[in-house]
Amino acid sequence: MTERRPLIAGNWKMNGLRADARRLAVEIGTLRQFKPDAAFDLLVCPPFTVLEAVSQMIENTGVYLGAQTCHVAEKGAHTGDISAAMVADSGCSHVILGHSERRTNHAETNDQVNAQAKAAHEQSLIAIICVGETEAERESGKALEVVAEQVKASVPDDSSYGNTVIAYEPVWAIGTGKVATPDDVQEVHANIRKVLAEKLGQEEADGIRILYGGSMKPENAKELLALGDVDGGLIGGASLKAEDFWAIAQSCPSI
Ligand SMILES: O=C(CO)COP(=O)(O)O
Repeated sequence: MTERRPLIAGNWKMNGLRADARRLAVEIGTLRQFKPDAAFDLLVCPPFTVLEAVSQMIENTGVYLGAQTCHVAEKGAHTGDISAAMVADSGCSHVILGHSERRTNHAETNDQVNAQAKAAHEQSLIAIICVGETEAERESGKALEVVAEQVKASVPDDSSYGNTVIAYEPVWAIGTGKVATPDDVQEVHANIRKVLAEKLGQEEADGIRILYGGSMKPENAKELLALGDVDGGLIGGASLKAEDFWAIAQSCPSI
C-alpha cells in the first residue's frame, strides 16, 4: 500500500501582516530545520498578500507553501481573483479549495471547487479539497451522506494521491473549540476513502491523504492523528503560534 506521510497544514486564514507573517514563518522554518527528518510534511497557507514574504522566510527549510483558494480561469477579467498559475508563480506547491468559509461566504459550490481543483492540477499544484457537514446535518444523521456527496462532486476525475489531499472539517468544529469524537472522525474518514475508491480506484484512495480540521490543538492532536484513516491535520487558530503548530506536528505517529 502507498505510504501516507502525515501532512500538518496551517491555514492562517485572514491573519498576518508582513512583519507577523515573517516572524511566524521564520519560527516554523527554524523548528523544521532543527528536525529535518521528522516523519511529517509541514505546510503553511498564509494570505495571498504575504505569500512572497513567507516564501523567502521558509526557503530551504523544507516547509511547503500553499494558498487559500484560486480561480478556475487561467487569467482574464476577474477583479480581485487569483489564478492557479499566479498561486504557483508565488512559490506555492499547494492550494486549499472549497473551505467551508469559502463555500459559505462566497457561495462556492461543489462544481466550482471541482473546476478549481482541475485548474490547480494543471499548474502542478496539490489541491487540498475541503468537505464537512453543518451541525444541523450531523444532528439529523446526514453527516456521512453529505460529506460523501461533497467528495463525489468536488473531487475531479484527474485526481490522484500525487495531486490531491482531502480535508474533513465539520463546520461546527471550526473555531468553536468543539471537536468531533475520534469514533466519528474515523467513521467519516473511512467513508471518504471508500467514496474515493469508488471514484478513482483503490490504489489512489489508499494513497490520498485525508486530513482532519476543526479545533485541532496540541491537547487533542495525538488522539486524532493516531486514527487509521487520519493522515494529518488542517489547523486554523493553533497554526498561528509556532510552538502549538509544532507540538501538533510532533504528535504524529511515526511511520
Ligand atoms: O478551518 C480550519 C482550518 O482550515 C480549522 O480552524 P480551527 O483550527 O481554528 O478550528
